[in-house]
Formats: sequence, C-alpha cells, structure tokens
Amino acid sequence: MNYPQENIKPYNEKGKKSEQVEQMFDNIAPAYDKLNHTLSWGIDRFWRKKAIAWLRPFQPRRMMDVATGTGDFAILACRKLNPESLIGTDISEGMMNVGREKVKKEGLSDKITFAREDCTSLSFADNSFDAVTVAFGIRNFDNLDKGLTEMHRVLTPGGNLVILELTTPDRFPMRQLFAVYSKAVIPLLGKILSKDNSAYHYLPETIKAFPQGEIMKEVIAKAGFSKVSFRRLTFGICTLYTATK
Ligand SMILES: C[S@@+](CC[C@H](N)C(=O)[O-])C[C@H]1O[C@@H](n2cnc3c(N)ncnc32)[C@H](O)[C@@H]1O
Repeated sequence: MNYPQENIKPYNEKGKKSEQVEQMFDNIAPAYDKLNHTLSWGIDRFWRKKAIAWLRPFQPRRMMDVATGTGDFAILACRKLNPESLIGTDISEGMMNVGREKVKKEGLSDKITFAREDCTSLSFADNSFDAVTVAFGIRNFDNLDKGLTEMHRVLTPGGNLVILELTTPDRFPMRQLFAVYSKAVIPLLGKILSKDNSAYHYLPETIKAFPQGEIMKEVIAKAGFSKVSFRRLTFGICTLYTATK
C-alpha cells in the first residue's frame, strides 16, 4: 500500500525519497542533537526512557536500533538493558559518525556498533534479533510496509518491536497549539540552527501525513506482528507502539 508520507520528499518532487532523506540527515547531522532537544524541550529523553522501560521485562540479548541516527536511543538502551550486543543501523553515515563519536566517549564501543542499512531491505538473516527499536525514523521510510516486514523478518519468534513516532495530538487545546508550533516554530528554529531550509518543513508535513493510532496499529499488524498496542505520550505529541513477532 502507498501511504501519503511516502510521497513527501525533503528537496524536490523528482529524486528518490531515500536518497533525499539521506542527504538531508547528512546535512543536519552536526546540528541534530541540539535541535532535537531544543524543539522537543528535552521531552524526547522521557519518551525514549518510556520505550526502553517497556522492553526491560524481556531482557533482550541481541538488539538492533533502526534509524539510529546519532545514537541517543542506542546508548540509553544499552545502559538500561545491558544487552550482549546492539547494532545501530541507518542510511545516513553523517548521523552515524556523530553517533560513533558519542559511543566512543561513553566507553560503549565493545557493545554498540553501527552499519549502513536501509530498513526496507536489511542484509541480516531471519531471526537475528530479540528486540528491534526505531525512534523517530519510521516516518521517513519510502516504503512503510516493507520496512515493517523487514523488521519482522529479522526478529526472533517472540521478539519485540518498539516504535516511537511523533504524532498529531487529537484534543483541544493541544491540537491547536501543536498546529501553530509545527507550522511556525519548528521551521523557523530548524532553519536557524541547521541552516537547512527544507528539512524542518519536511518534518511537520510528514508528521501530519503519517498514519497514527488505530490506523498505525493495523498497519503494524498487517506486517505480521501480534500483540500490537499503542500509548499516546505527552498529550499525543508522541506515540509509543509496541508489538511482538
Ligand atoms: C529523526 S532521525 C532519528 C534518529 C534517532 N533514532 C533518534 O531518536 O534521535 C531519523 C533517522 O532515520 C534515518 N532513516 C531514514 N530512512 C531510513 C531507512 N529507510 N532506513 C534506515 N534509516 C533511515 C535517517 O537517516 C535519520 O538518521
């Protein structure tokens, strides 16, 4: 199935979405962490903690953090869950290079590694990981169904999927406030801090277009997952989806 956000590209109508997304994240990589924490007012840390806490009872040994970017989720997951290994995968080497430096500084290089992988076509064997996580990345895939079926394929039977994604609040007054924030504040601050004019227009547009809540739950189930569940966080600005293979 084709979803509306798959047709939204950062720079122009013609080029391949995944190539433009890679270029965009390579461009904003040096500013990404600062922008992320500024635009979310630091609440992204709380969302990551919630997602990781859901995995704790399962004690995953082999983990993959998809769309790992600069590695914040991977580092926190490694600290809190202490898996044997965690591989961060992403299409942007620029983002992962920032992550590699952070992992080195944190002294976690023996546990966390990085690899360039497009989630819509992963090179790993079936049943390779006990847990797969993806924070604020799935909205960028040019084929959402393929990304989900790939994550399902590489999970061990009984393995768990955790998705964090930005969503649109559905109630007054947060819905209205978020609309103003995402239309005016995000593009302006994004432009000032990252110097990439397009990137922070692309962000709110894809949040608006991306399937959320009950609809996203069905999309995840269609990829083969069971026990699909979701929980809105911070008035629905972010949603935590969980599922099992
Ligand atoms: C908003 S960043 C999120 C980074 C990180 N997970 C975090 O929580 O800060 C989105 C990341 O998704 C990556 N990405 C986009 N499409 C991808 C794909 N098809 N496969 C793997 N990574 C992808 C981008 O390169 C980018 O680093």
